Amino acid sequence: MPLVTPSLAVSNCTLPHSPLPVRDGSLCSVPACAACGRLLPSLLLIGSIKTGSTLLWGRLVDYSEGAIDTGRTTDKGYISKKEKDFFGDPAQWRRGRGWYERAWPKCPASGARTVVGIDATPAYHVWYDAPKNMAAFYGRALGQLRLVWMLRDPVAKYWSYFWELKSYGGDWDRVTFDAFTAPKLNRSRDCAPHLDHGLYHPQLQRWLEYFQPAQLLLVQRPAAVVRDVVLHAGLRRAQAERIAASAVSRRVAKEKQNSKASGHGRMPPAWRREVAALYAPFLDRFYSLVGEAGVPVSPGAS
Ligand SMILES: Nc1ncnc2c1ncn2[C@@H]1O[C@H](COP(=O)(O)OS(=O)(=O)O)[C@@H](OP(=O)(O)O)[C@H]1O
Repeated sequence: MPLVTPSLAVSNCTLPHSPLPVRDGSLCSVPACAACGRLLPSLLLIGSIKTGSTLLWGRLVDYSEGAIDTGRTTDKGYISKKEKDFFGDPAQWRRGRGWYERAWPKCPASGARTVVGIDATPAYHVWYDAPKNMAAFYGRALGQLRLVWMLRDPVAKYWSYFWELKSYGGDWDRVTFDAFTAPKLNRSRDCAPHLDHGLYHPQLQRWLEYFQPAQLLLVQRPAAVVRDVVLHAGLRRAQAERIAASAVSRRVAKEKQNSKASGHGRMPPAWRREVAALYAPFLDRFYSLVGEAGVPVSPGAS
């Protein structure tokens, strides 16, 4: 997976020495969650669509020895095992607190080992209200959350997203990349759906209105970051090392890579130049903000 722009890589990486303390117990031990008796998710994978989030999620869940819990599937079907959408999608949010709480298992008995719930909805970072809704939902427990945001070169991500949409078939069969992209570039000063997903800078600004930088972890390359994500989630170092070793030692099944762009070549160069030019200043601002705020990045630029 291409890195976000190597020349802009952040130099003040704070990992693997996470500044956050290891958490004993689970969110169940905080009053808000003890009251509902559910192991609410404290690990939220908030981004980003078409960056390898399925692979990362699979590795965390498959190799965590049960320490990472996905909660139940909802009426959205199997995908909801990974993506609950609750904090971002207004239709899900309207279903209310009780509906979301019931998607999570009962709190483990006290003294049990640490179990962390994960909601891996890679569109969360795009939804303007998602951080506000998390703040409203978790209240004083908000500081216990750990956010993970998977990054990818936004040009490649946009191309990948186009092929994801094409894979739906139906009307998408007739949509060409030119017809898909030209109107979006014309509208890019307003809001151009899909294209605006790669404008990471305003999104990060919004999340930092509600979360401390150290609660976030920006990650690149799903295979390489399992250990840092598990540490960030609050599991102990020995357990994190074991999970990571087990995850990287397995071959990844093709379907777990979740590629839809494979076999479709690269974005035509003329479009690539235009789309890259759109993103370039936003990436500059994004990486400046990451550096200024001290948001941890894994793996760092060493
Ligand atoms: N290890 C590794 N290295 C490089 N690239 C990888 C890796 N794992 C997944 N991918 C690519 O990530 C794309 C799928 O991302 P997601 O799983 O996040 O998609 S989704 O938003 O959940 O639909 C998809 O991108 P495209 O191939 O461009 O479609 C995958 O190929």
